[in-house]
Amino acid sequence: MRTAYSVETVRNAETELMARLPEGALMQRAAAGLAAACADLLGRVYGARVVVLVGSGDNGGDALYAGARLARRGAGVSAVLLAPDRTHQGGLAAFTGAGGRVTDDPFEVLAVADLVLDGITGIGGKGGLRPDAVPVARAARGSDAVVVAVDLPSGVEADSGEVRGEALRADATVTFGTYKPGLLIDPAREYAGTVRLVGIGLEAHLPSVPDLEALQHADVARLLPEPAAESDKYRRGVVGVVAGSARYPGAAVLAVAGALRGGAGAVRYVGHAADAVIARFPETLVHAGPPAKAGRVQAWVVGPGLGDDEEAVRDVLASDVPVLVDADGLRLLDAAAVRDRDAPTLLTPHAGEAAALLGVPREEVESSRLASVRELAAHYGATALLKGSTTLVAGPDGSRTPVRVNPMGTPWLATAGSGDVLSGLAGSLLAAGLEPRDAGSVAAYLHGLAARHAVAEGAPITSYDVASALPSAWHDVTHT
Ligand SMILES: NC(=O)C1=CN([C@@H]2O[C@H](COP(=O)(O)OP(=O)(O)OC[C@H]3O[C@@H](n4cnc5c(N)ncnc54)[C@H](OP(=O)(O)O)[C@@H]3O)[C@@H](O)[C@H]2O)[C@@H](O)CC1
Ligand SMILES: Nc1ncnc2c1ncn2[C@@H]1O[C@H](COP(=O)(O)OP(=O)(O)O)[C@@H](O)[C@H]1O
Ligand SMILES: [K+]
Repeated sequence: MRTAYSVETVRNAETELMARLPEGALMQRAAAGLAAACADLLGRVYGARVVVLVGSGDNGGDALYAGARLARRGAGVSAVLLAPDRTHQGGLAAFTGAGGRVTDDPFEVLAVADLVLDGITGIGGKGGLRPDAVPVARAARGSDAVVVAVDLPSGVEADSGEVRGEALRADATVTFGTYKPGLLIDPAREYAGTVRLVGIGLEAHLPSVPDLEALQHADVARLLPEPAAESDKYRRGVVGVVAGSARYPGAAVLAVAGALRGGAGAVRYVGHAADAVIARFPETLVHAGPPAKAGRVQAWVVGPGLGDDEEAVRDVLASDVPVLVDADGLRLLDAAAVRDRDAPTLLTPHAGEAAALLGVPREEVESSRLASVRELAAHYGATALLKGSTTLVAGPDGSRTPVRVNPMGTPWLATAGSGDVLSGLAGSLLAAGLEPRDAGSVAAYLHGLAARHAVAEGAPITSYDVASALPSAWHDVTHT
């Protein structure tokens, strides 16, 4: 599991740790890791041309100490001081002492640089880059140099992943002690490039519950249901899918396609697209409706392509098993009915649907995903899975449980119907007994991985290809 902590938590841990260490030791650890990462990226340090962009805080200090280390190994290192009277003094002394030069023509050195170290702002940055830094950042990005962000790309919000103004896009980010939420959440994540975590001893001082966590293969493998000798289809769980309409029969087929590959023992389909479902998947148990009369299920999925069947949504929400609500189901949702449920509910909106549920503009959800997913979960007393370029899953109990961020997406998933596959898959995992936060995050992980497998066979991919690649994603996760 990869974990991320907020700035406040990082600063508290730093204070505890610094009290036990000699002055400056932490910054030296950070600078050593940073210089080593730069050396890896450069291949050959001797003779390389490096430019260090230095802001007014400790982020600039890290960059200067790393610059000093590279200068000692024979690189030609120039520093651009963006706030000359507030530059980190110890860092500057080490830098010049090692042969580094302070330049007053940033554009001249940036034009020929092999590597740029972005030490303008780290966890102390607020808002986008300030006007004096903008032309320098643009020249760095416009050069042929590899841009390495120190701790975080300058100009992004560490805690939320928001980008409120201009930020410097990095090819790689070397972050210290722990990931920060912004390194894992779009839009900031896109600015970070490849992220390398450098240990500085902070780990032991961080609390056990992070703000954010990202599953890895081994975590998913542990959570996936596996049939045992005593299993039968009912014990493995039956998932009911209420989806599709005369107008959108395909949504039903895709949701069932996801559900059949999610580990439940059987899929029960209820709705108006039974013929289309059976034609593609004869193994589905179909029922003409209403859901309450369909027979026992261990979890329901309601909503993909459903049209205006409000009664079906109400019927399903009245059940005493876990319910996943997606797409049209979200439009027809009664918040009080969700809050009153005893069994868990999982809501799976994309940004537009989340915006409608929260009564805010879509752009607001897209720019502040973490706050939005938390607010949705709190408001509905449910687990919320916010889809999009970064998929986030938040539980209803606030900061007591970390928000899960999906590391496995691919933009190829932006294709019609892929959300229907995800809802069926997540519902199937709910029926197999996973908790809603696990079901949602495991589904998003497998869904993204399946899309990557499908892309490896040839892109563009369809949603049906994603569903078909789920067994190979499952195998990948459980055999590595
Ligand atoms: N914590 C740890 O464990 C460790 C931390 N370490 C390092 O310290 C870093 C944090 O250092 P930090 O606290 O000095 O803040 P930092 O990121 O340098 O920026 C603050 C300065 O920038 C300025 N500024 C603000 N916004 C701005 C903007 N938009 N555009 C331009 N300027 C802006 C602001 O100025 P002001 O607002 O006062 O004018 C202030 O002076 C951390 O990221 C890591 O690299 C490691 O060495 C070891 C372990
Ligand atoms: N740019 C992107 N990068 C990664 N994943 C994406 C991107 N855009 C969409 N997705 C994923 O694709 C799926 C789309 O679901 P949804 O918006 O419900 O579409 P549909 O209604 O067509 O099924 C979600 O799993 C979402 O996270
Ligand atoms: K930075």
